[in-house]
Amino acid sequence: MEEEGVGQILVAYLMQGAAYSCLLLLFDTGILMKIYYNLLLLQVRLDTKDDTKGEIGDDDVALERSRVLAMSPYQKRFGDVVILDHLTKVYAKFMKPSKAHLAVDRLTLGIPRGECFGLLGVNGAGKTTTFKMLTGLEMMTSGTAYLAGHDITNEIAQSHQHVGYSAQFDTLHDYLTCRETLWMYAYIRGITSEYIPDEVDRLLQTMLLEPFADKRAGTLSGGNKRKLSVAVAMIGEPLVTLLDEPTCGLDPVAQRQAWQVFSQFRESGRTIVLSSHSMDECEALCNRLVIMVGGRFQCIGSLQHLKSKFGKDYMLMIQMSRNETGEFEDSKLLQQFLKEHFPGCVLMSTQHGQLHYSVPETAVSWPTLFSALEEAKNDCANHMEDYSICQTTLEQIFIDFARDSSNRGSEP
Ligand SMILES: Nc1ncnc2c1ncn2[C@@H]1O[C@H](COP(=O)(O)OP(=O)(O)OP(=O)(O)O)[C@@H](O)[C@H]1O
Repeated sequence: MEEEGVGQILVAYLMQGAAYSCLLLLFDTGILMKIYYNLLLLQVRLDTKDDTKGEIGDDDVALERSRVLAMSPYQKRFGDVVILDHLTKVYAKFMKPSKAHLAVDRLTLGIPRGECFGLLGVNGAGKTTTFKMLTGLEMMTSGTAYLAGHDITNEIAQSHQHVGYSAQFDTLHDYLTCRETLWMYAYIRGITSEYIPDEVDRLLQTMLLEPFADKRAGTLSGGNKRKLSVAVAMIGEPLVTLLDEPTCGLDPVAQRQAWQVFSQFRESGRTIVLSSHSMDECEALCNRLVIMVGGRFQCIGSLQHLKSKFGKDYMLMIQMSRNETGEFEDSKLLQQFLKEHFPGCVLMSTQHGQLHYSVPETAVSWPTLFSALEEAKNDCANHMEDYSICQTTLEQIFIDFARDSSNRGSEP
C-alpha cells in the first residue's frame, strides 16, 4: 500500500472488477431495462392521464382477462397454446421519454389449440407490434406471453420451435429460389433431410408456387413473394402460426387457395393467429376475433356474437325499377313509405337506382320488416324492383369502432 507498492492498484482493480460485474449482472438480468421501461410506462400513463388500471375494452374483454389471470402455472404450460398476459409495448427514443408512444396496451388473451384467431384493427392499431413481440423481434415493455407453454421472456428459443411467422413485409433472401428458400427454412426448423423434398414440394403445390419453384425470390411478383412467406411460416406444420396480413396482394384464386390451406391447418389442430384488413377473410376463417383500436382490445368474440352484440341496425338494400326510357324511377314515394313504417331509418347512400338504408333493430322486428317491404313491393306506385335485408356486417361494426376512436381523438 506504500507509494512504490502495487497494493493500491490491486485494490482499485478489485473494486473495478466488482463494479463491472454488478453492471454486467444488471444488464444481463434486464433489470436496468425493466427500470427504464417502467419509468417510460409511468410517463406515458401520466401524459395520457390513464386511470383505467387495466380495465380496458367491453365486458367480454374483461371476462377473457379474468379467465387468463385465473390460469394456474399448469394451465399456462399445458392449456391454451397462445397466452398474452398484459402484453405492453412503448416505443421511445433512447433518453427521450417525452416522445414515448404506447403502441400496445396490456393485451390479455388466451387462444386454445385448433383455433383461428383474427386481429382486426385500423392502421397503427398495434397488430404488427404484437406479432413482433411474440416472435422476439421487439422487446416487450411489460407483461409477458406464453407460446406452446413457454414463457417468451425466458424461454424464447424453446417457444420458437413451435412457432411459424409470416411477417407483413417480405423477409426473403432475394438470391435464393423458392425451392432453396423452403429447403433452407426446413433445415433450420430441424426437419430431417429425407423428408425435406416432400415437404418442400407439398408447400410449393399448396401455395400455387410450382411454376416459380426455381425462380429467385427477388424476381417474384409481390403476390408470389407473399405466398412464399406464408409457405415458409407453415414449414413443418408448427403448433402456432402467426400470419401478418397473409393474403394482402394475392389474386382472388390464390386467396381462396390460401384460405383453404389455413382451414385445413386449423382443422388438423394447429392454431393460427392472423391479422387482416379483409373482413371476408376474417368471416371465412376466424373462430374468434378481436377489434383493436389504439393498441387495446375493444371487443372479442365469435363473428355471430359480435354481430348480435354490436349490430344495432338492419342493412336494407332496395333496387328501383326503370321506366320505358331506361331511367330509374323516382323513389320519393317509396322513401316516404319507409319513413312512415320504419321510424329512425336512415338513407345511407343512393347509387345506380339502389337505395341503401340503415334500419334500427329496435324499431321493427324481422316479420314486420318483411311484411312491410312486401307490401311496398306489391304497390306499383313505389317502383320497387327488388330488396334484400341483412344483419349488420363485420365491416360496419369495424367502421363504428374506428369512428368512435377517432371521435375520441385516441391513437392512431
Ligand atoms: N419502430 C417503431 N418505432 C416507433 N414507433 C413505432 C415503431 N413501429 C411501430 N410504431 C408505432 O406503433 C404503432 C403500432 O404500429 P403497428 O405497425 O404495430 O400497427 P399495425 O396495426 O400493424 O398497422 P398496419 O395495419 O398499418 O400494419 C403505430 O402508431 C406506429 O407508428
